[in-house]
This record gives sequence, structure tokens and C-alpha cells, in this order.
Amino acid sequence: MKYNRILLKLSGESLTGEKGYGIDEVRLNDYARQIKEAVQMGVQVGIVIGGGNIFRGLSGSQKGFDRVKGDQMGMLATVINSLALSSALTAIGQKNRVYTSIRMEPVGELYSKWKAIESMQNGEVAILSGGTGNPFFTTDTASALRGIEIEADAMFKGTRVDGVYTADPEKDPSATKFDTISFDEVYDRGLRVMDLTATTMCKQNNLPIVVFDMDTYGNLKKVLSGDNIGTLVHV
Ligand SMILES: Nc1ncnc2c1ncn2[C@@H]1O[C@H](COP(=O)(O)OP(=O)(O)OP(=O)(O)O)[C@@H](O)[C@H]1O
Ligand SMILES: O=c1ccn([C@@H]2O[C@H](COP(=O)(O)O)[C@@H](O)[C@H]2O)c(=O)[nH]1
Repeated sequence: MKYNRILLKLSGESLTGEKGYGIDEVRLNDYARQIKEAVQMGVQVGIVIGGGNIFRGLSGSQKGFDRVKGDQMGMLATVINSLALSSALTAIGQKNRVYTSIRMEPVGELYSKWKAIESMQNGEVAILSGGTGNPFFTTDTASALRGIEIEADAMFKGTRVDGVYTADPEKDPSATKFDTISFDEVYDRGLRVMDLTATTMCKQNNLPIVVFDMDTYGNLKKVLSGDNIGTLVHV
């Protein structure tokens, strides 16, 4: 097995599923089942989930919200999504624990690298909520940070596109997909599948990224089994 421990980044926006807003229980349960399968394969799983289905500070500030308060709302949105995922995992018998970047017991335990690693070693999924705890960041950057901290073998960016393309595939239908691409080429081509802060942290700390479509059931297992269905971003 190539991966002993992964940091799985889940898209908040994808959680809306067919609904267009909030949390679609079908999508949530799909994610939970895929994550349970990964643990059953012997992989230690840490998870960061976005909040874009509920609130983003940047969009809020364009509507007149204070940016810092808006970002705090966004970070709380990731806690809501994390609790939903925790509930779905528990319902199918998958042990898990929610950690928060900001103290808010009994909602979750205050995050520490050591507690999160211990959880994963005990077969629990560690759900790392609340982003970095700081405004002006994204959950992609939180994933890079936590992935490096927990010494993950890779960051798995499970999103709604099936890899990194020569251009945004949702805007340019002629874009073509990379099987692998180096961090330097991502910069040189100006590709924005993740924000630059997150990309730079991964590059500097030698954390490879696998971008894949998490919204198709079974894909997480396929990527972990070595199937070439996404894009590997490497140093
Ligand atoms: N070169 C590219 N290759 C692939 N996707 C790209 C590229 N450029 C832009 N994108 C866009 O990036 C998006 C995925 O990243 P993004 O972090 O914005 O969303 P997300 O994974 O849904 O996360 P969240 O909702 O948590 O913020 C895709 O939906 C795609 O449209
Ligand atoms: O470290 C962080 C992480 C997130 N935020 C805020 O939360 C929202 C939701 O996260 P997405 O990555 O966009 O899904 C984000 O837009 C920020 O407003 C943050 O401030 N700090």
C-alpha cells in the first residue's frame, strides 16, 4: 500500500449535492461510506472539510460583512459540516473524533497534532474542523497545514472535478487533464485548482497532492488502490 496516512480535503460546496444549498444527506452518506472503506483498507484518515456550502468570508465582505467576522462565520461553517460528517460516520459504525482549531468543548476537542495522530492510530477518523483558526485563509490551506503537521503521506483533494487541467474545466471545455504535474509547472501555467498559499505550503514541505473526483462513489478506494483516475501533483 502506497499510503499509510492521508489528509483528505472534502469540498464544502460539493456537500450541497442535488440541493444547491446546505447539506445533502445522500452526498454526506456517500462520503461517509467511502471514508469507512479507506479505514478498512488500513489507511489512517485525517479530514478537513470546507464551508463553502454555508458561508465564505470573501463573498460576505463583498456584501458588506466585516471580513474577519465573515471568515469566522466560514470557519464555524466548517465545524457544522464536520459535525454532520461525524454523525454520518458514527451512524455506519465508523469511529471518529471531531477536533476544533478554536476551543469550543463540548462541540469538539481542541486540536493538537499528537491527539489527532493518536486517534488515527486507534482506528478513528480525525475530523479537523475550524480551518486554521485564522481569518484570510481557506480550508485548502488548513488541509496543507494539517497534512504536514500530522505527517500525512499525501493530501487528497476530493473535489467535483477529476483532476488538474490545462485550464478550469468548468469554464473551458477544451481543457485537457494531467495524470501527473510538478508544483513548478502548476505555478508556470498559473493553474488554480488550489489557492497559492496551500500549493506553496505543500511544495515547501514535500507533501504531494492527489486531486480527484470525490463525488463519484468508489473513487477514494480506487485512488488508494493505485488507479490513475486523478492527478498527482509532485515536487
Ligand atoms: N486548472 C484547473 N484544473 C482543475 N480545476 C480547476 C482548475 N482551475 C480552476 N479549477 C476549479 O477548481 C475547483 C476546485 O477547487 P475549489 O477549492 O475552488 O473548490 P472545492 O474543492 O469545491 O472546495 P470548497 O468548496 O471547500 O472551497 C473546480 O471546481 C474547478 O472548477
Ligand atoms: O483557515 C481558514 C479556513 C477557512 N476560513 C473561512 O471559512 C470559509 C470556508 O472555507 P472554504 O475553504 O472557502 O470552503 C472561507 O471562505 C473563509 O472565509 C478562514 O477564514 N480561515
